[in-house]
Amino acid sequence: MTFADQIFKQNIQNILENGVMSENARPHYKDGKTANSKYITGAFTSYDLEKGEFPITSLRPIAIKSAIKELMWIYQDQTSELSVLEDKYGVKYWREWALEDGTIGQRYGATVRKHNIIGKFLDGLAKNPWNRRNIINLWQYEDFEETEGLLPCAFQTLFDVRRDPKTQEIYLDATLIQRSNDMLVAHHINAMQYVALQMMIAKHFSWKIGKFFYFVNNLHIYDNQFEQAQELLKRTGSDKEAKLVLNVPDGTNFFDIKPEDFELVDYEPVKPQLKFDLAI
Ligand SMILES: Nc1nc(=O)c2c([nH]1)NC[C@@H]1CN(c3ccc(C(=O)N[C@@H](CCC(=O)O)C(=O)O)cc3)CN21
Ligand SMILES: O=c1ccn([C@H]2C[C@H](O)[C@@H](COP(=O)(O)O)O2)c(=O)[nH]1
Repeated sequence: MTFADQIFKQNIQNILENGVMSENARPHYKDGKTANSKYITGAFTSYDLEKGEFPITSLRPIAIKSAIKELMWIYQDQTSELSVLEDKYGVKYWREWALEDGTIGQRYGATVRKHNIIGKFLDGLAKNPWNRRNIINLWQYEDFEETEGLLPCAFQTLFDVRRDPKTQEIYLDATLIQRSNDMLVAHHINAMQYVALQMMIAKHFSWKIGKFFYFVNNLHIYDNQFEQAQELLKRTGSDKEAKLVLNVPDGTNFFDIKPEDFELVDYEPVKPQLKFDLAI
């Protein structure tokens, strides 16, 4: 089993044994019933990407390509128009959260564009990579007041560089902070899409990727997912550590990187796929 599989199983076990139930939860299932969940708070894992520890489980197939396309939609296209996600990238999994205007509101990509977050962020790193202020923050109250829409879950990313004293190479480390996570569905989707972002920024500046730190404040399993959780605990993951590779030369501009440039190597997930009735 991989490092990520062990962490995943520990988190499942911990939530099932020590988690508490939500009360008066916001989401509901398709049949209208309230979607409560069992959760723990303050879950943290450190992945050493350089050592091949990627945050992807092999206990079931995870839609990593879709996750990377969703990331491009947010940080390159900088829009919250669903038509772009669906027609340009073929990713359909945001449909349930669309507003009447065909967007997911003044959120995610629309927030990135409105505040020129990527422009300012890349400028900051270019001027002085050691500035300790390299933050992408999608939690903008002013935007939330503009429209309806789900509030961003993976909402903040922090980056730091460090030079390896032996090789003199510069490494880029990243921290993803997430307020809420539907663990069985989106834990590895969220983690791997932000690893992809880290890789894109590292390539833009010709740096190496270092460590990825992942903090989730409310890590949950919905009350209609307990069977899937038990099934995941029974499975034995792959012996191979899957790796994400970005096949572009050092110095490739952030905006020129495409989803096809990413390759997932040695990914041999256990089947069959599990089905989820999502909390909306
Ligand atoms: N309850 C809930 N969980 C989420 O993970 C979630 C939300 N809501 N709301 C907004 C977005 C939408 N996201 C989603 C929604 C659906 C899938 C999903 O259906 N995943 C399938 C495979 C999808 C595919 O193959 O393209 C899976 O098996 O994980 C994934 C992420 C993540 N977010
Ligand atoms: O990228 C995402 C987007 C959403 N989620 C999950 C986390 C929660 O289960 C719901 C959002 O509900 P809130 O009541 O707003 O917390 O969607 C995710 O895991 N990753």
